[in-house]
Amino acid sequence: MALLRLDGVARSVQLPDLTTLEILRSIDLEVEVGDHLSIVGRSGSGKSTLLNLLGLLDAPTAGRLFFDDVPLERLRGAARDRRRGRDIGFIFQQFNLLPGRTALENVATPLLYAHDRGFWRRERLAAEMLERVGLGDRLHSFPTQLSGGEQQRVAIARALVRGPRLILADEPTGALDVETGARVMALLDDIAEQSGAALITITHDPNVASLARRHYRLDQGVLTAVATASTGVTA
Ligand SMILES: Nc1ncnc2c1ncn2[C@@H]1O[C@H](COP(=O)(O)OP(=O)(O)OP(=O)(O)O)[C@@H](O)[C@H]1O
Repeated sequence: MALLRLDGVARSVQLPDLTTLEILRSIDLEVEVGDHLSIVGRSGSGKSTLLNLLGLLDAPTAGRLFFDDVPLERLRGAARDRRRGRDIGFIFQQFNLLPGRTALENVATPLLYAHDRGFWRRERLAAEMLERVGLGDRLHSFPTQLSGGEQQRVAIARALVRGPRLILADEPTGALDVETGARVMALLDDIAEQSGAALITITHDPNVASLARRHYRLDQGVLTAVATASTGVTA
């Protein structure tokens, strides 16, 4: 069973002059538990729009999207928010850490919304996650006291602390130098694999994309599988 499935998904908007702009066109995609795929596209190709659909933040204007075989239209309002909070972890280019909170508090934040024992165990779980990203000795540091790479590792710990089954990483190394970016990406890949989560990395950087097992290109809203020398045909 696919974790995420897109069947002929499109997204269009109506412009002020009443013409229709097709941002995403007829996208078919299946993502299994444990998959790692990259989506590369130029600025304006539709990456953010696609990310918002994959993250259940927006709905397609045509086609259907299924999460765990449940069609998106059956997940509304609070149910969709719960599903997103529990099953999807987001990592962004700008780390989006809360500035006045320590690393530990930042990582524990998503657990404040957990309706299970995660809520009560949030400090311990956050500390364990920070250990896993190699920041066990920086629990009480504030974001301004951490380097860019360390801040992104805190953001990774925060994205993973609720044990999501899907991780969406949007230009996760975009604000880091090449070497730090490569280390952070390898860590993210490792942790996603250990936890069995699917990882979708959206990037314009071919080096970052190369870590994935399946490769896609988004061009003017059209998503196509790309064959690579190491993987052969990926679709
Ligand atoms: N609500 C909207 N109204 C009009 N045009 C839109 C809207 N949302 C997106 N677009 C257009 O659709 C195209 C794709 O936008 P999107 O933000 O998904 O691109 P992107 O690949 O994420 O770009 P970047 O890498 O620069 O962030 C762009 O040309 C954008 O201007």
